[in-house]
Order: sequence, then structure tokens, then C-alpha cells
Amino acid sequence: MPAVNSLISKFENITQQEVPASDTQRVRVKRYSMPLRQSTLSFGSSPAMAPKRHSMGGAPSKQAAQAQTPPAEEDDGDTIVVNTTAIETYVRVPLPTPSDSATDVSSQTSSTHAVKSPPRSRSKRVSTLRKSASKDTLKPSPAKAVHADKQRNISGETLVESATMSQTSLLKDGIDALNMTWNMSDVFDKQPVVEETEVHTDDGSTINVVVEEEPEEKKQHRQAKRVRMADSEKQWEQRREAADKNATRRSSKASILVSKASEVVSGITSSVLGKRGRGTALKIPEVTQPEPDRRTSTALEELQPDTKKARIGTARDEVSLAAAGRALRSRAPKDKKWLSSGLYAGQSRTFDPTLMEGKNKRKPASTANQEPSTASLPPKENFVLPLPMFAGDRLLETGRDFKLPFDIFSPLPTGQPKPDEWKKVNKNVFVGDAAAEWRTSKLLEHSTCMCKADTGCDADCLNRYMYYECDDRNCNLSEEQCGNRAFEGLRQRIKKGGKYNIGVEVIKTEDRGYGVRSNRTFEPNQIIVEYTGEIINQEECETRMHTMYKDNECYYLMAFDQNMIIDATRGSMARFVNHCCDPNCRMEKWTVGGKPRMALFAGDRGIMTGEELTYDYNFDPYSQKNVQVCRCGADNCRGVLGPKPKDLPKRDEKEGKLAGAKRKIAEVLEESTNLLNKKRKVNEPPKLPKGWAYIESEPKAKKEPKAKEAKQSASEDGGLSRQPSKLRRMLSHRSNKSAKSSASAKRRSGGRVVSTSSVAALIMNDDDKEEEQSERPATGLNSTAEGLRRLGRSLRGRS
Ligand SMILES: C[S@@+](CC[C@H](N)C(=O)[O-])C[C@H]1O[C@@H](n2cnc3c(N)ncnc32)[C@H](O)[C@@H]1O
Repeated sequence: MPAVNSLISKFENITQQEVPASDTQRVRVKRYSMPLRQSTLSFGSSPAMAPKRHSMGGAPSKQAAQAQTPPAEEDDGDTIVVNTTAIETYVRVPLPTPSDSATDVSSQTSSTHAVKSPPRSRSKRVSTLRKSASKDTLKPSPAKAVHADKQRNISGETLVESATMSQTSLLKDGIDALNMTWNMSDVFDKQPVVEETEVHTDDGSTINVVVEEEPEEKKQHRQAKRVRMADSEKQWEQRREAADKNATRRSSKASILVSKASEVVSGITSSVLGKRGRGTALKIPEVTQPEPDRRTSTALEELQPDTKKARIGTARDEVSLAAAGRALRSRAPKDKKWLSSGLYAGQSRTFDPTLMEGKNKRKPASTANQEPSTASLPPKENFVLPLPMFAGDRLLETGRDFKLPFDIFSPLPTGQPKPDEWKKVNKNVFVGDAAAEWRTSKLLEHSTCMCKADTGCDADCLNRYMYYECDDRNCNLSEEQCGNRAFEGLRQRIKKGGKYNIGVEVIKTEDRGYGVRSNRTFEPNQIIVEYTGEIINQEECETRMHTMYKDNECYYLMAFDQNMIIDATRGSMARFVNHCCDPNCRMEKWTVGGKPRMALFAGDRGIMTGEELTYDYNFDPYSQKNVQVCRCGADNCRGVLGPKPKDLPKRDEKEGKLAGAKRKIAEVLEESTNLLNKKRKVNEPPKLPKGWAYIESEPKAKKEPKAKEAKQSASEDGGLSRQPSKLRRMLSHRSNKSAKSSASAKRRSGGRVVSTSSVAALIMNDDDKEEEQSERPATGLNSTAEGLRRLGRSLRGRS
């Protein structure tokens, strides 16, 4: 301790008295302040010392100082011997006041610019700017030396405080410093490498930029931080991907938020990782939002990585995150605004939609007390909605009246029962032996229409004529040019999904079980819904009838093709379409891609939204017990679900519909009983009531010889059986001979093939052909009903 005390007293002397400038003394300086910042520990020079130091060839270094300095009298390990000039400089300059120190600390030499810069970040090691004319600046000139005394010799902080600190506290600090284990070599080892580079300024002068190299420890710390940040970002990325995968039905708002937030976050992280300019993230414009959006903040919270340890959240980044959040909130979609008028926009109304119905009604009552003369009577409420604007135009243009969307004007009553025993099958499925028995016609592939692009596959299209759907194999036109791809169009429409595209829905009717109604309008002859189910052969059908369906009231069996039957017990929605004697649709069988398919098409009137869809079953009772009363309610109702007669006897106008129906049921029941009995006994065509024809349906094998006979006879008459290639050969043969056009070829072919929903094929003879030409609708689509009628006529004529 005595040694310490002597040192302290020496030190006090040094601080209180001036040391002669000329003297070079050896002074033992104990470590005074800890730690010394090497960047501020530089040794100044007095003017007196300048020549001498010049001779030494530069600024004094530690080694030089040591070399000049004689060995210390009491040299111990804790002693540093310094050139007394340092002390001289130190003692000659009055200790700076705190206010002085503010500028003094930031200034270096007389030529040093005081750089007013924001507090230096640790990452930025440019510490000072030293302006000089040349690199010789380091050699102090006499002029400069005048100001050299301002140069800081020892740690600035200590000196600044020393002016205000009491001697006792200085002393105490000094003692504390002495007690610390500290080695000067540590300081020099950790001393940052200082690099000086020249920078040319606009005014032509050169600025020497002194760049301190970062200490190793800090480098490591920074490196570790970078690794942490990279890990964190990887985690975020993984979470985002996982969230994307899991989010099956994420709302559009959420996806927007997530993408925006990830953009912001990646911006922040990259600014941190990539060390972009300070405050990059802060450049996000701040938009004030009065109410914080909980959804947005939740989204941001969700986006926070698991590890909050990942030190993204430095103060600066927190600020930028907050700014980003505010920016996000400002971009969050606002509440959707609903149109208040829709179709009726611009039309006056007599009620206030914001009030309850009761209050709207009370309005007139409040005016009732007033004098009739003075009371302004409210306009009389119109209970019938006016037509929307342009309804007249639309009517004129399209010929179709306006109807409110189905879900507004006739929503399904709540609690509508749904068919529970229905297994939906949207594709035909072969069951049992049907698949093996099915014969794929090779001939179909050779049928190609000859339509031109300018007309498309219109009414004269050969494929259309034969109920073949066009595709790339049998039509040379593109999908847009060709107008004969109904099933393909239906497929694409259904694929889009939604009530409107599907176009139909099941309803519960009052007295006919379930039915089907339209969700939209359909053009005349437009495809509506495909009839699909299990395709079974006759044996399978009979087995099912005697077992599974023996107690059924409803059957979903439809004769199909090649003696097969579609059983739609498991089938598409089309199975629920009811029968009507005056239907608005028709069921047609088409060949699509070589396979027969059935679908419901709109009739010639088209379909309005909300209409119940019906077609004429042309029902074959099959057995007496299956004869059912028809409840279609049409004016021309036949009374029973039975085959369609050619010429139904005109009912007596005075006779009611019911009376007529009753009569017909009785007749049908009687005749059908006879029919069944007779059929069992003799292989003769049954006797039907006057004007009725029995229509042969495919499932009945017994009638096959008759059908074959008819086909044969028709072929002999010039009609064609279902042999498209033969038809084409004939067409081309004849067309070569005479007319070139396909239309004339068809006329000359002498007949055509018509597919029907319940009969295999209709072969038309020349007599019928003439009639058909005149009857054929403008669209060229031949209806099943017509086909059936003709077959009926044909069969009746032969029986
Ligand atoms: C293919 S299904 C039609 C869907 C059926 N309504 C249902 O609920 O499943 C045919 C059956 O519907 C009934 N049906 C269809 N049209 C009818 C009509 N116009 N009058 C009476 N019943 C009818 C008959 O029972 C018939 O056997």
C-alpha cells in the first residue's frame, strides 16, 4: 500500500502542476482508467517536440516511445513507461469541461472534421474522417501542432469526468483500477486494425477515412447471429409451406394477409441478414388506422416464429414490424358492400328497407290522423313487383319473359325431404355379364361428318342426324366450330360445379314422389342432365325385378342399347324426372365416342327457371300390376303411365279430365290384362285399344323377331339398319352420282336411323321419310317421342 499511496500523491501532483515543456521525464504511470479504448489512446506532440519527432521519422509509436525512454527506476510488471511528452501535453491543457468534451471527444487533430453523425452502430466501424491535403498529414506541422494540445491523450470519458469528479472518487477509482488484474498486452492484442482509405469529395479535396476492423469476438458474435437468423427464416419458410398445404379452404382475405405478411417479414429478415441500408424496413409508409384489426394482428402473431429467441426483434426491427403491421392493416380488404337494389336499381320504392315490415306498414296510419287535405298520403304500396328495367327489350330480343332467379321467387321450402336411399352414380357402370356381352361397334369409328366451318355441324350434319356426337375422330371441325358436342359441353359445365352449372335439383312433389326442377333456363334442345346408372343385361334385370325390386312402386329401369337396360336405382339425378303427357323435355339416346349414352334434353319450348322437368316415359307397363295412374295434370293427359298412342281419340269437351282418365285406366287395365294373358298363350301382337299402339321395347326378347322383321323390311325398302359405314358408302355412292351436298345425299339415302330411349332402333321407310322431312323441327334434332310414334305406326301397320 505504501507504493500505491506514493503513486497517488505523484498522480495528484501531475494533475495540479504544469510540467516544463522541454523536459523529458520518466514518469511511471499506473494504470489509471480501465479499460482504455485504444482508438482514443493516441499520443500527441508539443510544438517543442516536433523537430525531434520529425527526426525520428514519424509519429511516435509505442515501441519508439519505449526505445527513447530510459529504463524505469522501479520497473515492475504493472508499470508502463511512456514518453513524458504525453504527460506534458496532458498537463499543459486544462482539463476539459463536460461541454468541451462533447466536441473534444469527436475531434482528433486540428484538421479533423467534426462529423455530426448519428450514434455509431457497432456494425459500422468508420470511426473518423480525417481531412488532409496529403498522406503526410501524419507528420505534424508547426501550425497544426498549435492545436495538437487539444488532442486526447488518455481515455476521453475519464478525463471528461475527472473535471467534475472529486479527487477522492478519482482516487478511489484509481485504487480500484490497480486492484484489477489487467495486462496491457490484452489491450494491444484486441486492438482493432485501423485502415485508412482516401475518398475524394465533390470539392476536390481528399478525405481519409479511417476504418477500424472489427474485433474477432464481435465478428464471431455477428456470425452466430447470422446463423440464428438464417435458421429462423428457414423455420418460417417451413411453417408457411405447412400452412399452405393444410389450408384447404382458406379465405381469400387470409391468403392475402399471409402473403403480404410474409413479404414484409422476408423484407425484414433480408434487411437484417443482408445488411441493407439502415432503416430499410422503416421506409414502409405508415398509415394510421384508428381501429386495430384483430385479424391482421392474429395473422402477424401466427407468423411469428416459434423461437422468439431468434433475435429478429431488435428494437429497430420491432419498430419496422409494427410499421409493417400497420401497413398490412391498412391494406386488409374492407367489408364487402352489398348492392341494395340489384335488378331494380334506379326504380322508386315505397317502403324503407331498413325498417321492419311492421313499421313500414304503420307509416300510413300515422298520417291518417291528419286532415285529408293536408296529409300527404303515401303512395300506395305495390304488392306486385314491377318488372326490372329493360325487361321489355329482353322479351323482344329473346322472346322469353323475365323471371326472378329461382332461389328468390321459389326457394325450396325448408325441411324439404331428400331422397335417402339414392346412391348417386354419374357414369354408366357395367354390371355382371353385361360388360362381356357388350359389343363395341367398330363401324362407328368410320362415321365422319362432312360439315364446313362456315355452317358448323348444324341441322344437316350427318352425325347429328344419326344421333352421333361429333368428336375429333368423326368430325373435321374444331370444338368451337362444331355445334354437335352436347355431352362434351355438359361434361365441362358439370366440371365447373355450382348449382347453376349443374342446373337441376331434386324436389319433393305433392303427389308423384320426388321430381327434378331446373335451377336455370335452358335453351330449346339444350342438354340438361345425363341419365346414368348400372348397365345390366336382361337376365340380371329379371332377377332384380323378382328379388330386390319386387315390392317397389318406383322403377328406374330404362331400355338402353344392345338389349341392355340402365338401372338407375343407383344412378344420376335424371332418374327422378317424372312423366308428363305434355312434357317439356325429352330423353334421347346418343352415341358418344362409340358408346351409347342417354340424356335429358330441353324440349322445343325451352325451360324456364324453376320449372319441373318432365318427359314422356312412353311407359311399357311390362305387367298389369305396374299400370299406374298419371298425375301429370296436363290437358292432354292420357290418364295412365302407359305407351304413347299415335292418335289419341279426342276427348269429349264436356267430359272432365278425371272422367277421361278413369275411363282410360279401366281400358288400359283390361287391355293390359288381356295383353299379358294373350302373350303367354300365343305369340301374337296384343290387341290394344283403338288408337293405341304397342311399342316394342328392347328388353322383351319375345318381340325381337318382329323387330328384326321390321328392320329387314325397312332395309329392303331402302331404309338402313344401324350401319353407319354402309350408310356412308351409300351416301357417297349416291352423292357421286348426283348431288354433292350431304343434305341431298341424306334425302337420297332412302331412310335413316333414329335412336330412341326405349326402343333399339327405328328404321324409317320412305313413306315415313317424307312425313319426317316436313315434321322435323328446325333444329334438326329428332325427338324420341317422334321416333317412338313412328315405330308405333310402323309396327301397327305391320301387325
Ligand atoms: C323414374 S321414377 C320418377 C321419380 C319418382 N317420382 C321418385 O320419387 O323416385 C318413376 C315413378 O315416378 C312416379 N311418377 C312419375 N311420373 C308420374 C306421373 N305423371 N304420375 C304419377 N306418378 C308418376 C311413378 O311412380 C313412377 O313409377
